[in-house]
Amino acid sequence: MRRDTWLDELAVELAARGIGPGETAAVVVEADVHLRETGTGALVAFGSPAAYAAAVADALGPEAAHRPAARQARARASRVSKRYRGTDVLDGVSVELRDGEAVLLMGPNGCGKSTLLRILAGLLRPDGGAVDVDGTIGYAPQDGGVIGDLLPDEHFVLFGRPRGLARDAAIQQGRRLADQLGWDAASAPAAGALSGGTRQKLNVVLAALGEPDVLLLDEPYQGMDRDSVQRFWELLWAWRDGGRAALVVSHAHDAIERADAVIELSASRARAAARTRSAA
Ligand SMILES: Nc1ncnc2c1ncn2[C@@H]1O[C@H](COP(=O)(O)OP(=O)(O)OP(=O)(O)O)[C@@H](O)[C@H]1O
Repeated sequence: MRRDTWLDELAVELAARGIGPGETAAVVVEADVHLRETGTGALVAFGSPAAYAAAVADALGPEAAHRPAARQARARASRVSKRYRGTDVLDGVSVELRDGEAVLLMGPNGCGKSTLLRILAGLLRPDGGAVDVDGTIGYAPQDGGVIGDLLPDEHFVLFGRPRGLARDAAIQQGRRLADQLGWDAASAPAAGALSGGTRQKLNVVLAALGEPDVLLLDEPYQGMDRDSVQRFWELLWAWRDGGRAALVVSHAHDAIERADAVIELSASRARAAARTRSAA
């Protein structure tokens, strides 16, 4: 039996036993990662989907059935793949973002973190797999994302209007978010004249404008000073405490300790995504 078919049947069998969608997704992702890393066939490793689902349901105990997921899954990439010029960048990667969680996405240079973020943001079409997002997305790219000739206030209006913010509300919200990052946007020059770290603050503010349900931030605090990095995390923690989801790409050592969960993209073999720690 093909791995994908086996995993699909496992999801159906878990749901049939009353296991909630969050728990089901976690079990399927874990099984997927295990199969990829060991290279074992699903039937050999776990037996039939029905038998494995029954064993999982037993292990979780009767209260797992119909237990609501601790947090709602807000965005999910399921077995996503992407090739560039015949080379696999992502090969069957699955990740899940839940409300109330600030998740760190890490992995070596070139392993596909930015590609995965762009796919989740709907900016890039995957070659295989599915992306499911329930709500709105705010995305801050690794580079660029701002317009050199425009003032920060003009950015706030430009980005805030399509998200339903009136002109004044967009400026007010943009300035408030900037202030939380320790930046006085009202008196700042055009984006082209901002320092690298300050331009990153503008990028983060633009992603958060209009309070989208999911924040996708690609190396958001590269170039920010230490105080600003602390402020960035405080902003993100307040964000997730407000019940929203966030995925942050970073190579910074402090990020592992500060995030609620860590998803590591492997550079080798199947390029599996392993969720190694959860705040749940
Ligand atoms: N548009 C493109 N055309 C061809 N190859 C691309 C394109 N975009 C990315 N790649 C390649 O895909 C791979 C993954 O790139 P990506 O930017 O997603 O990695 P990353 O994990 O974010 O890297 P880093 O940590 O250096 O930012 C790299 O080998 C990159 O060269």
